[in-house]
Amino acid sequence: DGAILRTCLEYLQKALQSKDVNGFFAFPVTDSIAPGYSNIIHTPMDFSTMETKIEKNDYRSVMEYKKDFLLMCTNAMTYNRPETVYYKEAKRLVHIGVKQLSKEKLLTMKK
Ligand SMILES: NC(=O)c1ccc2nc(N)sc2c1
Repeated sequence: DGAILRTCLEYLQKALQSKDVNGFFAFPVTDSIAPGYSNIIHTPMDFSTMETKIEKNDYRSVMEYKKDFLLMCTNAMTYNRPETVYYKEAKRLVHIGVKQLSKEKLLTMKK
């Protein structure tokens, strides 16, 4: 009934979003704060969208959730220049996320 997966994803989302201390990834990026964003990024993703997908049971696995998480981070590393805080935080989130969502780590959690 998806309740177990949903609980897992809510736990992972909380752990990952807590690392986004500046809230750069909390909500969809608008063209007003990021000029030309929608011309450069064609598949936007952010934590609030992921939260909605969790609640709607849109994710069928943790790996599907991880895909959206990495999309969110890579979007930021595509649009923003490497010297920006946005790029730097995205890069940091990728490392945290990959570790947090690694198969090994998830297996240890399952036991
Ligand atoms: N997630 C992002 O790529 C992002 C977030 C916030 C933000 N604010 C700006 N002035 S550019 C920008 C980019």
